[in-house]
Amino acid sequence: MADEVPSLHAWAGGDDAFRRLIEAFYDRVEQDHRFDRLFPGGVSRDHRDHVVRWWIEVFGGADGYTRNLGGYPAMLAHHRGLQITAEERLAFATLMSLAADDAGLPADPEFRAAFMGYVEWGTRLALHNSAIDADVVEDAPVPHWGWGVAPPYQP
Ligand code: HEM
Repeated sequence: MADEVPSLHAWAGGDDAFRRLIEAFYDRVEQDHRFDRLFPGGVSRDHRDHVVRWWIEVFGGADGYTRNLGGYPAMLAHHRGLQITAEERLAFATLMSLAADDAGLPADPEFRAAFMGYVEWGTRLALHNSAIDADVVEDAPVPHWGWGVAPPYQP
């Protein structure tokens, strides 16, 4: 029914969809020399699993990152001091868009707009927080992303 808008997590296909997304994303990162500095030696199993938990929580699934992995402050700590450049941020966002295709995420414009909205927001925050002496928000909840202005069209 039109007034029952599904979560982005449900629309994407649940936990498995985010597992496929993050695996596809870091597989691309490992093949891309623009990430040699940030991920020397590749992306570990633990890193992949933790980031999957993060994405599931943000998009409306279980709150595993908050419960078991340190929540927002832990995510923040991982980015501090990385000195992410504008080029690295854009490369990250672009590989995310490509990984969504690799993983077979829903391709409807509404879902992809919401998805890339989060990617744009998150990568810009990561860039900001990673600067030396950045003025950061030290604690906050893990964000919960929604559809924004274009929820799925359900007549
Ligand atoms: C939507 C944007 C982003 C999200 C959701 C995100 C998520 C995360 C999370 C959850 C972790 C911690 C994993 C853990 O708990 O073990 C992490 C670590 C990391 N992120 Fe991000 N990230 C984003 C943007 C970026 C960008 C733009 C870059 C660089 C171009 C980046 C580079 C890294 C690196 C290198 C680490 C590992 C640092 C370490 O080894 O401690 N991230 N990210």
